[in-house]
Amino acid sequence: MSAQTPGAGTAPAAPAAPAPVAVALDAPDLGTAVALAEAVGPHVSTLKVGLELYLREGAEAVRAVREAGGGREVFLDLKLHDIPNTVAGGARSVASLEPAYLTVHALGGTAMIRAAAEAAPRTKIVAVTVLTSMAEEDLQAIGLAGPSIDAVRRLAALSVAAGARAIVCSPREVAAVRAEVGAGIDLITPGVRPAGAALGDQTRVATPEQALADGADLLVVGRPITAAADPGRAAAEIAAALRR
Ligand SMILES: O=C(O)c1cc(=O)[nH]c(=O)n1[C@@H]1O[C@H](COP(=O)(O)O)[C@@H](O)[C@H]1O
Repeated sequence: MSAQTPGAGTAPAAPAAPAPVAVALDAPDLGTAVALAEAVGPHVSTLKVGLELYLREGAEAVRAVREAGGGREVFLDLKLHDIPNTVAGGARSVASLEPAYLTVHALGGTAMIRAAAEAAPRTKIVAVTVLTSMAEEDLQAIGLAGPSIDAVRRLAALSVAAGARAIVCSPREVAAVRAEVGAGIDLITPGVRPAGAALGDQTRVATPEQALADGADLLVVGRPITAAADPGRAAAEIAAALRR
């Protein structure tokens, strides 16, 4: 929004604060990811490097995306899930890249989450509770005591007690998780879809506006932005909708 300064003509539009959105740069190569980071960087707070990009490009992906995005925070989404000693080693291996966030699966349990937190103290360890692609019947099939809302709350509480400083849950559970863990823990919600957007493999979803209204601190959005004809514009539109 531009401000009018008396006697000084029209002041240049103040750059809007970047929206609390992490764009999932799930791209097949570094060139594509860098182009996406350049396009969305002005509009969003965070850039997410996940398995597709990291397994192909390694640490260079983190450095290149950070630079192309204008220094935005990097969310390294490796979803570590192994014995505590192995996860600690993995977290130590990426700690020097200084990602703002690093994901582990909450299902790895207390000792594993604690090991990750101790190995990368300058990074917020994010515990992923129940994947947003999973429906109630998927939880039953793997024998996870549900319904999903109960499993998510239980895993969130366990994770925070073990040293996680952020939680991933679906936007449908974010209000319940906030009630469970209180303030001071970042609640991160993938499974975010603007009204009418294709769900793809996501099942527990909500709109960006609803996720924010329910208390999410950071919204993860991938394909609705990265598969758009103009990703920069798609990111700007979501950012504008969140500001309203
Ligand atoms: O940890 C995550 O970021 C994550 C957890 C989860 O439960 N669900 C989930 O979709 N994600 C990630 O969020 C992104 C969602 O992408 P889109 O479905 O394309 O918006 C992907 O990069 C997923 O890996």
